[in-house]
Amino acid sequence: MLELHSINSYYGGSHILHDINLKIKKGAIFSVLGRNGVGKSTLLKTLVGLTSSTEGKLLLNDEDLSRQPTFARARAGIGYVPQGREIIPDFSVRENILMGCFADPKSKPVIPDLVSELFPYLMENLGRAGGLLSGGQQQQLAIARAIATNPQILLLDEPTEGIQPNIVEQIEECILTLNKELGLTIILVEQNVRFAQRVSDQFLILDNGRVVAAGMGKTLTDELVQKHLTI
Ligand SMILES: Nc1ncnc2c1ncn2[C@@H]1O[C@H](COP(=O)(O)OP(=O)(O)OP(=O)(O)O)[C@@H](O)[C@H]1O
Repeated sequence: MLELHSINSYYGGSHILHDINLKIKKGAIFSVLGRNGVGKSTLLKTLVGLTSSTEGKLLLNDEDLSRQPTFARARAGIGYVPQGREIIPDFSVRENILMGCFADPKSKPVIPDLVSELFPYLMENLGRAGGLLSGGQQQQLAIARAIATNPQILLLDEPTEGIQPNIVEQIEECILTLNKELGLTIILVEQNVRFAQRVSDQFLILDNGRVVAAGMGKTLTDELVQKHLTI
């Protein structure tokens, strides 16, 4: 269980997230929705400790991570796939994946079996520079790097953004496999509301850094979408 209690988050003097309270069940797919600029990415960055300051409490399975640095949160089991993927273009596919292994100083720099099963393209192109991959392939690489951190929870920031439709389906399938077959808890920032409606166990909608709606996936109705997500 991941719990947020009265979380406020800031970039310098800018107060972005206001009094966020959340409980995310182990094994859930949790969607974070909202219009552009409302604080969705900031919520994920807050969970991994990448905003400039945060108040409130963050607990993972009762362990208090609130004052822990990013590397300790990765070690505790929070994996992160940032918006825009942020792979290292001059590193090979293999090197990009193995970067994830450094999250745990005791783990060996070995590509996890799961990555070989999920991403045959990456395995066939381990020597290729990451920057030469297509957007969809880079997304797979960013997910593979996060898997190499051996996470319990995977944060995915707009994983299908800017990716061609046939690859979007593959990425969505991969997210479902990670959740349903491997039991990973998924926190998903997603513009594809239909996908979120289909797969979410829980959701929240942000507006201007505040939670304006939240609940179980089946209560993410078209009326809510119309009210909070249409422009
Ligand atoms: N590094 C930063 N420094 C200062 N302000 C920032 C920074 N990053 C984001 N912001 C501001 O924080 C607010 C929330 O941004 P955030 O990226 O979290 O929104 P979002 O909902 O993820 O948007 P989008 O859907 O466009 O990705 C915006 O007003 C944005 O300008």
